[in-house]
Amino acid sequence: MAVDVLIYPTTEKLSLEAADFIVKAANEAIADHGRFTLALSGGSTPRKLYGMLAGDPYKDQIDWSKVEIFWSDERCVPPTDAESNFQLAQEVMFSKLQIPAANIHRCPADEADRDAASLAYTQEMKRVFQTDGVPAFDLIQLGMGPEAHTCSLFPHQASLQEEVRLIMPVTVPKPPPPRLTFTPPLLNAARHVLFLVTGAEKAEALQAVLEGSYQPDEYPAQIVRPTNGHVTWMLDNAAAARLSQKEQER
Ligand SMILES: O=C1O[C@H](COP(=O)(O)O)[C@@H](O)[C@H](O)[C@H]1O
Repeated sequence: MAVDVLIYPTTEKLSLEAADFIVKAANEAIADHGRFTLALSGGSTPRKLYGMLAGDPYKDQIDWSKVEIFWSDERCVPPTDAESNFQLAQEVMFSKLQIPAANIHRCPADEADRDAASLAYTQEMKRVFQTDGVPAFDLIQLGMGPEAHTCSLFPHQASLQEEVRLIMPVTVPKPPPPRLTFTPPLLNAARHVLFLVTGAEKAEALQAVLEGSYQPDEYPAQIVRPTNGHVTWMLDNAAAARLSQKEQER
């Protein structure tokens, strides 16, 4: 697995580079196999990036009719709720783009039966990817929390050991607790994973994830090691403050 660690002075600069990165990945995927399959995260870090993708010059640099969008985790709240990961992207990105509604695959995490919702989202994904196996996303964009959680995979939870389900319900220690999340087998089938991590409160966990020994039960972000894929970490100076290797600093 190839890993790049890129460090930027501000969230603004990081978001600009991430937008360039996504445009390039989209155009390469569309040229190669006719479409771009993208999984988004939630949280606050990607807000600026999503806004940039919906504005000039980026919005016209991607053929959005050829982009299929999923979410790597979702909170079990209505899609209009301020805590909804879908709502964030809808508000700052999709509401401003010409993208066919059929290409936006919202996670039905607000349904009462969370097992059925996980299964339905898995089936929707397999339909779009036309596979009975594990879909390989062109790009999964992820964040990381201060305790090294990613998607809704949190330390010491059974979801970290999941080998069969691709999406599963979890109850996590961060509000809102009930969520649906991608599992390790789905994450690790990706062609490319892009982590966006900002803020001093994540520096300690980030050092453990990138430079410590492999302990994914303690540091869930370590579990993301795509078998045939590439991982790019985009960090701001504050998050990267404790890293000892900063030769790629910009
Ligand atoms: O709860 C979540 O947190 C992570 C990290 O969010 P951030 O605001 O610290 O970037 C996010 O990636 C995930 O999608 C979300 O549900």
